[in-house]
Amino acid sequence: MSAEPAALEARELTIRHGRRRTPALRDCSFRLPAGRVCALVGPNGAGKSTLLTLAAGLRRPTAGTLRVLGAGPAESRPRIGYVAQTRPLYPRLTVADTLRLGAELNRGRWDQDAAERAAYAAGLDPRSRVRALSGGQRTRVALALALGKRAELLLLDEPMADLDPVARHQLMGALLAAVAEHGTTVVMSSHVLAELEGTCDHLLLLDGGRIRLAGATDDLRAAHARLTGTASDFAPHTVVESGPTGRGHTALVRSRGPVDGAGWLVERPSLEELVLAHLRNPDAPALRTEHATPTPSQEAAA
Ligand SMILES: Nc1ncnc2c1ncn2[C@@H]1O[C@H](COP(=O)(O)OP(=O)(O)OP(=O)(O)O)[C@@H](O)[C@H]1O
Repeated sequence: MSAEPAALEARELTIRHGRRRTPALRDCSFRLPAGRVCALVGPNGAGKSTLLTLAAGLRRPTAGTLRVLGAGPAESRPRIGYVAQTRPLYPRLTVADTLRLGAELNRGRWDQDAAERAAYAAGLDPRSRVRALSGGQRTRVALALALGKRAELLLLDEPMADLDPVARHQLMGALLAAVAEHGTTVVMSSHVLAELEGTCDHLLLLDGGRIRLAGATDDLRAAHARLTGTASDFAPHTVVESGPTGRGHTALVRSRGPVDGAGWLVERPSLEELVLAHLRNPDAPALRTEHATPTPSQEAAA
Protein backbone atom coordinates (compact mmCIF):
# COMPACT_ATOMS: atom_id res chain seq x y z
CA MET A 1 0.00 0.00 0.00
CA SER A 2 1.14 3.51 -0.70
CA ALA A 3 0.30 7.09 0.28
CA GLU A 4 1.27 8.38 -3.18
CA PRO A 5 -1.75 9.79 -5.05
CA ALA A 6 -3.16 7.40 -7.62
CA ALA A 7 -3.79 8.21 -11.27
CA LEU A 8 -5.92 5.08 -11.61
CA GLU A 9 -7.34 2.85 -8.93
CA ALA A 10 -9.45 -0.15 -9.97
CA ARG A 11 -11.35 -2.43 -7.65
CA GLU A 12 -12.87 -5.67 -8.93
CA LEU A 13 -13.35 -3.90 -12.27
CA THR A 14 -15.47 -5.97 -14.65
CA ILE A 15 -17.03 -5.11 -17.99
CA ARG A 16 -19.04 -7.20 -20.38
CA HIS A 17 -19.59 -5.83 -23.88
CA GLY A 18 -23.27 -6.11 -24.82
CA ARG A 19 -24.54 -9.65 -24.39
CA ARG A 20 -21.15 -11.28 -24.57
CA ARG A 21 -20.80 -14.08 -22.05
CA THR A 22 -17.09 -13.56 -21.49
CA PRO A 23 -16.27 -10.24 -19.84
CA ALA A 24 -13.62 -8.10 -21.56
CA LEU A 25 -12.23 -7.30 -18.10
CA ARG A 26 -12.70 -9.53 -15.07
CA ASP A 27 -12.21 -8.55 -11.41
CA CYS A 28 -9.29 -6.28 -12.16
CA SER A 29 -7.87 -4.59 -9.06
CA PHE A 30 -4.79 -2.42 -9.35
CA ARG A 31 -3.38 0.97 -8.55
CA LEU A 32 -1.27 3.16 -10.80
CA PRO A 33 0.57 5.87 -8.83
CA ALA A 34 0.56 9.33 -10.43
CA GLY A 35 3.57 10.53 -12.43
CA ARG A 36 4.42 7.13 -13.94
CA VAL A 37 4.82 6.08 -17.55
CA CYS A 38 2.84 2.87 -17.64
CA ALA A 39 3.06 0.27 -20.39
CA LEU A 40 -0.26 -1.47 -20.91
CA VAL A 41 0.55 -4.73 -22.66
CA GLY A 42 -1.12 -8.01 -23.53
CA PRO A 43 -2.18 -10.06 -26.55
CA ASN A 44 -4.90 -9.06 -29.03
CA GLY A 45 -8.26 -9.02 -27.29
CA ALA A 46 -6.72 -8.88 -23.79
CA GLY A 47 -8.84 -5.86 -22.80
CA LYS A 48 -6.33 -3.00 -23.16
CA SER A 49 -8.52 -0.69 -25.27
CA THR A 50 -11.51 -1.53 -23.09
CA LEU A 51 -9.62 -0.45 -19.98
CA LEU A 52 -8.57 2.81 -21.67
CA THR A 53 -12.16 3.60 -22.73
CA LEU A 54 -13.34 2.98 -19.15
CA ALA A 55 -10.63 5.29 -17.81
CA ALA A 56 -11.58 7.93 -20.39
CA GLY A 57 -15.17 7.79 -19.11
CA LEU A 58 -16.56 6.55 -22.44
CA ARG A 59 -17.95 3.32 -20.98
CA ARG A 60 -19.23 2.24 -17.62
CA PRO A 61 -18.13 -0.92 -15.84
CA THR A 62 -20.58 -3.79 -15.40
CA ALA A 63 -19.27 -4.24 -11.86
CA GLY A 64 -16.54 -2.82 -9.65
CA THR A 65 -15.13 0.69 -9.63
CA LEU A 66 -12.47 2.73 -11.38
CA ARG A 67 -11.23 5.99 -9.86
CA VAL A 68 -9.38 8.32 -12.19
CA LEU A 69 -7.24 11.11 -10.67
CA GLY A 70 -9.13 10.62 -7.43
CA ALA A 71 -12.63 11.00 -8.93
CA GLY A 72 -15.06 9.24 -11.23
CA PRO A 73 -13.88 8.95 -14.87
CA ALA A 74 -16.57 11.30 -16.24
CA GLU A 75 -15.75 13.96 -13.66
CA SER A 76 -12.03 13.73 -14.46
CA ARG A 77 -12.51 13.91 -18.23
CA PRO A 78 -11.33 17.56 -18.56
CA ARG A 79 -8.03 16.50 -16.96
CA ILE A 80 -7.51 13.53 -19.30
CA GLY A 81 -6.06 13.32 -22.79
CA TYR A 82 -7.27 10.22 -24.62
CA VAL A 83 -5.96 9.10 -27.99
CA ALA A 84 -8.16 6.29 -29.30
CA GLN A 85 -6.85 3.58 -31.60
CA THR A 86 -9.02 4.98 -34.44
CA ARG A 87 -7.65 8.57 -33.96
CA PRO A 88 -11.05 10.26 -34.40
CA LEU A 89 -10.63 13.76 -35.87
CA TYR A 90 -12.77 16.03 -38.05
CA PRO A 91 -11.78 15.11 -41.64
CA ARG A 92 -12.76 18.46 -43.21
CA LEU A 93 -10.70 20.61 -40.85
CA THR A 94 -7.12 21.58 -41.60
CA VAL A 95 -4.42 20.68 -39.09
CA ALA A 96 -4.18 24.33 -37.97
CA ASP A 97 -8.00 24.49 -37.53
CA THR A 98 -7.87 21.28 -35.51
CA LEU A 99 -5.33 22.80 -33.14
CA ARG A 100 -7.41 25.99 -32.99
CA LEU A 101 -10.41 23.89 -31.98
CA GLY A 102 -8.26 22.20 -29.33
CA ALA A 103 -7.33 25.64 -27.96
CA GLU A 104 -10.97 26.73 -27.99
CA LEU A 105 -12.13 23.63 -26.13
CA ASN A 106 -9.36 23.86 -23.55
CA ARG A 107 -9.24 27.55 -22.78
CA GLY A 108 -7.03 28.40 -19.83
CA ARG A 109 -4.90 25.28 -20.07
CA TRP A 110 -3.97 24.98 -23.77
CA ASP A 111 -0.25 24.77 -24.59
CA GLN A 112 0.03 25.87 -28.25
CA ASP A 113 3.82 25.37 -28.34
CA ALA A 114 3.57 21.75 -27.17
CA ALA A 115 0.75 21.06 -29.65
CA GLU A 116 2.65 22.62 -32.57
CA ARG A 117 5.88 20.81 -31.69
CA ALA A 118 4.04 17.48 -31.78
CA ALA A 119 2.06 18.23 -34.93
CA TYR A 120 4.65 19.97 -37.11
CA ALA A 121 7.96 18.33 -36.11
CA ALA A 122 8.11 16.37 -39.38
CA GLY A 123 7.18 19.28 -41.63
CA LEU A 124 3.43 18.65 -41.74
CA ASP A 125 1.67 21.53 -43.54
CA PRO A 126 -0.76 23.34 -41.18
CA ARG A 127 -3.07 23.88 -44.20
CA SER A 128 -3.43 20.13 -44.93
CA ARG A 129 -6.92 18.74 -44.46
CA VAL A 130 -7.20 15.94 -41.91
CA ARG A 131 -8.86 13.68 -44.51
CA ALA A 132 -5.71 13.86 -46.65
CA LEU A 133 -3.30 12.83 -43.89
CA SER A 134 -1.52 9.49 -43.68
CA GLY A 135 -2.17 7.22 -40.69
CA GLY A 136 1.01 8.36 -38.94
CA GLN A 137 0.23 12.04 -39.61
CA ARG A 138 -3.25 11.63 -38.09
CA THR A 139 -1.62 10.06 -35.05
CA ARG A 140 0.67 13.08 -34.74
CA VAL A 141 -2.31 15.46 -34.80
CA ALA A 142 -4.26 13.36 -32.29
CA LEU A 143 -1.23 13.32 -29.97
CA ALA A 144 -0.75 17.07 -30.50
CA LEU A 145 -4.30 17.63 -29.20
CA ALA A 146 -3.64 15.47 -26.13
CA LEU A 147 -0.30 17.17 -25.39
CA GLY A 148 -1.70 20.67 -26.03
CA LYS A 149 -4.43 20.00 -23.50
CA ARG A 150 -1.76 19.66 -20.77
CA ALA A 151 -3.66 16.69 -19.50
CA GLU A 152 -2.72 15.28 -16.11
CA LEU A 153 -3.33 11.78 -17.42
CA LEU A 154 -2.61 10.70 -21.00
CA LEU A 155 -4.37 7.53 -22.14
CA LEU A 156 -2.76 6.48 -25.41
CA ASP A 157 -4.01 3.47 -27.37
CA GLU A 158 -1.11 2.10 -29.42
CA PRO A 159 0.34 5.57 -30.05
CA MET A 160 3.43 4.25 -31.81
CA ALA A 161 1.75 1.70 -34.08
CA ASP A 162 1.84 3.80 -37.25
CA LEU A 163 4.68 6.21 -36.50
CA ASP A 164 8.03 6.03 -38.27
CA PRO A 165 11.12 5.46 -36.08
CA VAL A 166 12.06 9.16 -35.89
CA ALA A 167 8.49 10.12 -34.98
CA ARG A 168 8.43 7.41 -32.27
CA HIS A 169 11.58 8.83 -30.82
CA GLN A 170 10.11 12.36 -30.87
CA LEU A 171 6.89 11.12 -29.27
CA MET A 172 8.74 9.41 -26.44
CA GLY A 173 10.77 12.61 -25.91
CA ALA A 174 7.59 14.73 -25.76
CA LEU A 175 5.95 12.31 -23.32
CA LEU A 176 8.97 12.17 -21.04
CA ALA A 177 9.22 15.98 -21.10
CA ALA A 178 5.55 16.21 -20.03
CA VAL A 179 6.21 13.74 -17.22
CA ALA A 180 9.32 15.63 -16.06
CA GLU A 181 7.85 19.16 -16.35
CA HIS A 182 4.26 18.63 -15.27
CA GLY A 183 4.20 15.26 -13.46
CA THR A 184 1.88 13.88 -16.17
CA THR A 185 0.90 10.24 -15.90
CA VAL A 186 1.03 8.28 -19.16
CA VAL A 187 -0.72 4.98 -19.85
CA MET A 188 0.33 3.63 -23.21
CA SER A 189 -0.83 0.39 -24.78
CA SER A 190 1.64 -1.22 -27.13
CA HIS A 191 2.77 -4.50 -28.64
CA VAL A 192 6.34 -3.30 -29.13
CA LEU A 193 7.83 -4.52 -25.88
CA ALA A 194 11.45 -3.72 -26.69
CA GLU A 195 10.53 -0.06 -27.29
CA LEU A 196 8.87 0.27 -23.89
CA GLU A 197 11.81 -1.10 -21.94
CA GLY A 198 13.80 2.12 -21.52
CA THR A 199 10.82 4.45 -21.21
CA CYS A 200 8.15 2.89 -19.04
CA ASP A 201 8.65 2.65 -15.30
CA HIS A 202 5.38 0.81 -14.62
CA LEU A 203 3.76 -2.22 -16.22
CA LEU A 204 0.23 -3.56 -16.47
CA LEU A 205 0.03 -6.92 -18.22
CA LEU A 206 -3.48 -7.99 -19.15
CA ASP A 207 -4.38 -11.38 -20.53
CA GLY A 208 -7.92 -12.63 -21.12
CA GLY A 209 -9.31 -9.64 -19.24
CA ARG A 210 -7.31 -10.38 -16.10
CA ILE A 211 -4.30 -8.66 -14.57
CA ARG A 212 -1.25 -10.91 -14.78
CA LEU A 213 1.45 -8.42 -13.72
CA ALA A 214 1.09 -4.98 -12.14
CA GLY A 215 3.80 -2.86 -10.63
CA ALA A 216 6.91 -0.76 -11.09
CA THR A 217 9.07 -2.40 -13.76
CA ASP A 218 12.09 -2.44 -11.43
CA ASP A 219 10.08 -4.19 -8.70
CA LEU A 220 8.65 -6.74 -11.13
CA ARG A 221 12.06 -7.52 -12.59
CA ALA A 222 13.60 -7.73 -9.10
CA ALA A 223 10.92 -10.26 -8.09
CA HIS A 224 12.09 -12.62 -10.85
CA ALA A 225 15.33 -14.26 -11.93
CA ARG A 226 16.55 -16.39 -14.79
CA LEU A 227 18.38 -19.36 -13.28
CA THR A 228 20.57 -21.69 -15.31
CA GLY A 229 22.19 -24.82 -13.86
CA THR A 230 22.70 -28.53 -14.21
CA ALA A 231 19.74 -29.55 -12.02
CA SER A 232 16.13 -29.21 -13.15
CA ASP A 233 14.78 -28.60 -9.65
CA PHE A 234 14.47 -24.87 -8.96
CA ALA A 235 12.82 -25.15 -5.52
CA PRO A 236 11.96 -23.19 -3.46
CA HIS A 237 11.29 -20.70 -6.26
CA THR A 238 8.09 -20.61 -8.30
CA VAL A 239 8.82 -21.57 -11.88
CA VAL A 240 7.12 -19.34 -14.48
CA GLU A 241 8.79 -21.04 -17.44
CA SER A 242 11.52 -23.66 -17.72
CA GLY A 243 13.30 -25.72 -20.35
CA PRO A 244 16.54 -27.49 -21.22
CA THR A 245 19.56 -25.57 -22.51
CA GLY A 246 22.99 -26.62 -23.74
CA ARG A 247 24.28 -26.08 -20.22
CA GLY A 248 21.57 -28.04 -18.41
CA HIS A 249 18.31 -26.38 -17.45
CA THR A 250 17.12 -22.83 -17.34
CA ALA A 251 14.07 -21.32 -15.71
CA LEU A 252 12.48 -17.95 -15.24
CA VAL A 253 11.36 -18.01 -11.62
CA ARG A 254 9.45 -15.85 -9.18
CA SER A 255 12.05 -15.84 -6.42
CA ARG A 256 11.19 -17.00 -2.92
CA GLY A 257 14.23 -15.92 -0.96
CA PRO A 258 17.83 -15.48 -2.15
CA VAL A 259 18.73 -16.88 -5.58
CA ASP A 260 22.51 -16.58 -5.22
CA GLY A 261 24.78 -19.26 -3.81
CA ALA A 262 22.95 -22.34 -5.07
CA GLY A 263 25.28 -22.97 -8.01
CA TRP A 264 22.99 -21.37 -10.58
CA LEU A 265 23.93 -18.75 -13.07
CA VAL A 266 21.61 -15.89 -12.05
CA GLU A 267 20.44 -13.21 -14.47
CA ARG A 268 17.81 -10.49 -14.11
CA PRO A 269 15.17 -10.88 -16.86
CA SER A 270 14.38 -8.02 -19.23
CA LEU A 271 10.86 -6.62 -19.28
CA GLU A 272 10.25 -8.33 -22.61
CA GLU A 273 11.42 -11.70 -21.26
CA LEU A 274 9.18 -11.32 -18.24
CA VAL A 275 6.09 -10.49 -20.28
CA LEU A 276 6.67 -13.24 -22.85
CA ALA A 277 7.29 -15.89 -20.16
CA HIS A 278 3.98 -14.99 -18.46
CA LEU A 279 2.04 -14.95 -21.72
CA ARG A 280 3.43 -18.34 -22.77
CA ASN A 281 2.54 -19.79 -19.36
CA PRO A 282 -1.01 -18.81 -18.44
CA ASP A 283 -0.90 -20.89 -15.24
CA ALA A 284 1.93 -18.85 -13.73
CA PRO A 285 0.54 -16.97 -10.72
CA ALA A 286 -0.29 -13.28 -11.16
CA LEU A 287 1.83 -10.70 -9.37
CA ARG A 288 0.76 -7.28 -8.20
CA THR A 289 3.41 -5.41 -6.22
CA GLU A 290 2.65 -3.48 -3.06
CA HIS A 291 2.65 -0.08 -4.79
CA ALA A 292 0.23 -1.41 -7.41
CA THR A 293 -2.26 -2.65 -4.82
CA PRO A 294 -5.34 -0.50 -4.15
CA THR A 295 -5.45 1.13 -0.75
CA PRO A 296 -8.19 -0.32 1.48
CA SER A 297 -11.47 1.42 0.63
CA GLN A 298 -13.04 3.58 3.32
CA GLU A 299 -16.04 1.27 3.50
CA ALA A 300 -13.75 -1.71 4.03
CA ALA A 301 -11.75 0.17 6.67
CA ALA A 302 -14.87 1.33 8.55
N1 LIG B 1 -17.69 -2.83 -28.84
C1 LIG B 1 -17.49 -4.12 -28.56
N2 LIG B 1 -18.51 -5.00 -28.64
C2 LIG B 1 -18.33 -6.30 -28.34
N3 LIG B 1 -17.17 -6.82 -27.94
C3 LIG B 1 -16.11 -6.00 -27.85
C4 LIG B 1 -16.20 -4.60 -28.15
N4 LIG B 1 -15.00 -4.04 -27.96
C5 LIG B 1 -14.17 -5.01 -27.57
N5 LIG B 1 -14.83 -6.20 -27.49
C6 LIG B 1 -14.26 -7.48 -27.07
O1 LIG B 1 -13.64 -7.27 -25.81
C7 LIG B 1 -12.42 -7.99 -25.72
C8 LIG B 1 -11.28 -7.02 -25.42
O2 LIG B 1 -11.11 -6.19 -26.55
P1 LIG B 1 -10.07 -4.95 -26.53
O3 LIG B 1 -10.29 -4.20 -27.80
O4 LIG B 1 -10.21 -4.24 -25.26
O5 LIG B 1 -8.66 -5.74 -26.58
P2 LIG B 1 -7.19 -5.18 -26.82
O6 LIG B 1 -6.34 -5.77 -25.76
O7 LIG B 1 -7.21 -3.70 -26.93
O8 LIG B 1 -6.82 -5.84 -28.22
P3 LIG B 1 -5.85 -5.35 -29.41
O9 LIG B 1 -4.44 -5.56 -28.94
O10 LIG B 1 -6.21 -6.28 -30.52
O11 LIG B 1 -6.18 -3.91 -29.74
C9 LIG B 1 -12.25 -8.75 -27.05
O12 LIG B 1 -12.73 -10.05 -26.86
C10 LIG B 1 -13.16 -7.98 -27.99
O13 LIG B 1 -13.68 -8.84 -28.98
